[in-house]
This record gives sequence, structure tokens and C-alpha cells, in this order.
Amino acid sequence: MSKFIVRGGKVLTGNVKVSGAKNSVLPIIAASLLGEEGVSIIRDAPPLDDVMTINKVLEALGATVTYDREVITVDAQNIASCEAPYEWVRKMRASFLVMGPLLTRTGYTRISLPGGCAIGTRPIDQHLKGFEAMGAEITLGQGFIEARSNGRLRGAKVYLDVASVGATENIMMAAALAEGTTTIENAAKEPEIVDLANYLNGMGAIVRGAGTGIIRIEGVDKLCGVEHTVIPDRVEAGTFMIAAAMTGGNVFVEGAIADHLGPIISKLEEMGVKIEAQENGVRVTADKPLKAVDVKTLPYPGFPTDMQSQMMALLLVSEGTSVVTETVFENRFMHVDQFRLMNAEIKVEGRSSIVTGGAKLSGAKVCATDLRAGAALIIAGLVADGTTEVSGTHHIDRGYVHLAEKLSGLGADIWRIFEEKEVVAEPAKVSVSTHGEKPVLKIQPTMA
Ligand SMILES: CC(=O)N[C@H]1[C@@H](OP(=O)(O)OP(=O)(O)OC[C@H]2O[C@@H](n3ccc(=O)[nH]c3=O)[C@H](O)[C@@H]2O)O[C@H](CO)[C@@H](O)[C@@H]1O
Ligand SMILES: C=C(OP(=O)(O)O)C(=O)O
Repeated sequence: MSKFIVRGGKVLTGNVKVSGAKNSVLPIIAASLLGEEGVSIIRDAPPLDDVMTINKVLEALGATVTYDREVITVDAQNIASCEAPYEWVRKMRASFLVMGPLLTRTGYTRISLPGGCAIGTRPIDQHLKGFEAMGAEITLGQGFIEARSNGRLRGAKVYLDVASVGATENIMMAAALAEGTTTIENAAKEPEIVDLANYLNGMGAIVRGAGTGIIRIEGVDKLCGVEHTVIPDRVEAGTFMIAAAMTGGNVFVEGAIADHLGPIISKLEEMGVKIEAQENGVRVTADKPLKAVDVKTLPYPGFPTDMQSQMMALLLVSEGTSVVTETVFENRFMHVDQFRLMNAEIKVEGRSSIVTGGAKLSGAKVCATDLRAGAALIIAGLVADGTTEVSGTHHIDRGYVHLAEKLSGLGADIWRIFEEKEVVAEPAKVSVSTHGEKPVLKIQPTMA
């Protein structure tokens, strides 16, 4: 069993570097399946469990994948199977993103249903609606979805009922090799959509309008491998920004792109945090008590749901009462019970949480109920009295690279326990093939 141990009370200062974005690299790896010629080279690919999982999916499909020091190569010239196995899809919903590329390239795919997950039911109806509009026949049964097309998919107009990130990506990838033009209306506008469009265009696709609500894709006959660098992770950057603000610190978040962080920066500034956007990152300084603000999660450019729990941690120690409304996922307040174990006062009313600020948080044994909840509990631990132990670390490993090391580099008193041994896990020198185990963090002597 692994845990993060945090002793509160340290002010964060210094420089922390953001890794490549999980939510960009996953669809980009899936899109590599479209490369019928050449090899894709994907740089700044973070060593996350989710990255290892999607690489396994590609290998199960017959692609050759290597991973060495944050560079992935994918050779998908020969695809041996069109079936994404349950074994991997159940681990990570984003595995479902191989459906669009496989269907459009081969005319057939069979994928295990991704099912619901802790934060919500997360249906896939909008993905399927897009594929059907493009001429695919979809059948469901025995926990699998099968999609087949008679010849190439055909370009179509697809209106999304919700601006789904995954559906926009899946349809964009399918449309890249379809016959004719596809228009996605009410498309998601996230920076990761733009990153995927840039990657596809590098492969030879014709995608226009990514980052707006209307994306047009003109299908082409063939796509080839390309070299691409993944954008920095805005959720990881935002997590460090909040951690800095939380402790009254002064931190330079290197690599953070201020334009991708608009809603987080605006809310932090409203609270009294000083933010300076610089060429290669964002400096965060908090030198006075922070004011409570209300927050409502929305699709981009609204406040990201993936930052809701971290923001709630900050609001707990700010002055006044705030209302946090979650509109994207129906069950994304599981961290509230965990915060309560740390002495927080939060009342949940439907999709809103009323957060009483000025809490004197106390260290406790808590559990990461999902990826971002885990990060939020860790940053709450940074200001809590005594020691906080955060279990459920497998969630955190899906989306944060070397979180303990990065925070301790800023002065936090945090370390990780693996199998009852206290360790400081230094940044792993990752040099692994995805055929092996996931990167193992080096074990060093116990921290003082
Ligand atoms: C790998 C990745 O990029 N994950 C991100 C992606 O997830 P993901 O792509 O799964 O999220 P979506 O944007 O699809 O989901 C947004 C909302 O749309 C609903 N929906 C979605 C698809 C569909 O077919 N039908 C439907 O009703 C979902 O239940 C949810 O309520 O965007 C989420 C919302 O910003 C983020 O929290 C995730 O971190
Ligand atoms: C919900 C998240 O990711 P996923 O869609 O991969 O579950 C997240 O990154 O917070």
C-alpha cells in the first residue's frame, strides 16, 4: 500500500516545472493509430499510469510503441487487431478514444464499454451519435460496442448535445480519414482539442476551427506519422498555483501557459492572489489573507471541473463563505467527506457545496476518491495542523508526475510510503519499454 504523508506548515517557494498534459497526450497517442506510413514521435509525454495504459492498448492492437525519457514513438503502420480489450479499457476511460481512429482506418472496431466511474456515469452517446451520422452501424452487446462501416466513413454534420471533450476528439479523428467534410457543432473548445488538431494536421489532416465551437474536418486519403510536442498540463499547473496560494507562498510555475489558465487566474486574482504571466510560466504570490469567491465549473473556457476540488481546498482556508457549483459531472463532491475528516465545514445541497472559510484544518488519514480529489487532499495537508496521510494513490498516479518530489522541491514537507517504507522518490530516470512495468521511483533514505 502506498500513501502520501504531508506535514503541514511550510510556505512554498521556488520554481516547479509542469509536465506534458495528460489530457492531450492520451488522444494524441490514440490518433497515432491513423498513421499508415512512418512513425510518430511524441515529446513531453508524461510518465503517468494513464500513458502506460493507453500504450498497452495500442500494443494490443498491433502497434509498436516505445517510451524513453518522455518521448513516445508509435509505429502503427501495421494494425493486427481492431479490438480494444476490457483489461485496459476498464482501467481508463480515455482508452475509448481509439474507437474513432480504428473505425475510420479499418472500417471495423470492437471496444469494451468504458462504463461509469466514480465522478459520474459518463455516457458515450455523443461519440456514437457522431459515428452513426458518418455512416457507421453500431451494435452493443456483452459489454462491448461494435462499429462497422460499409467502405469509408462519410463526412457529416454532427451537433453535440453537450460540448464533450472526448466526443469532439473521437469524431475529429474519425473524420480525418472520412470521405468529404465533417462539421462538429457545439464542439468542445479545450486547449487539448487544439493540440490534437495540430497533431492531426501535422499528420496530413485538414482540421479547421479547433478551439471554437465549430470544427470542420476535410477528410483525406492517408495520414502519416509526425513529430509533436505535447502542451503543458494546465490542470497540474493550476494545482501548483493553488498550492502556492494556499501556503501564502511565492512560486514560479514553469511552462504554465497563462492563456490556458484564464478562469483559474481570474478566480485567484479575485481572491487576492497576485499572478504575473511571464514568457515561460506564471508566478504566483500570496502575501495577504484571501477572500472567498463563488465558483461554477463549466466546459472551457469556464472554470474546469478538474480544478474544482483543489479550489475547494483553497476556499476552506479563505475568509468568508463560498458556493462551489459542479455542473459537469454529477458526482464530483466525494472529496467533501474527506475534507470533513480534516475538520472542514462544508454543506452539500444538490450540485452546490457551501464552503465555510477560515477553517483550521487538522491532519487526518484520508483517501483520494479520484485523481483530483487526491491532489486537493494533499494541498489541504500542506496547511493542516499535524500530519495528513493520503491513501488511494493509484488515482493520483494517473495524472500527476512525481507530485511529492515537485512539492518537496518547493519546500513542502511531503514524502511517500511504499510498502511500509518511508521513501523520498526522486524524479525517476525513466527509460522503459511499455512492455515492461511502469516506471519505478527510486528509493532514498527516509526524510527527517
Ligand atoms: C482524458 C480527458 O481528456 N479527460 C477529460 C475529459 O473527459 P471526457 O472527455 O470524458 O469528458 P466529456 O467532456 O466528454 O464530459 C463532459 C460531460 O458530458 C457528458 N457526456 C459526455 C460524452 C457523451 O457522449 N455524453 C455525455 O453526456 C459527461 O457525462 C459529462 O457530464 O473532459 C472532462 C471535462 O472537462 C475532464 O474532466 C476530463 O479530465
Ligand atoms: C477526470 C479526469 O480524467 P479522466 O477523464 O481521464 O478520468 C481528470 O483528469 O481529472
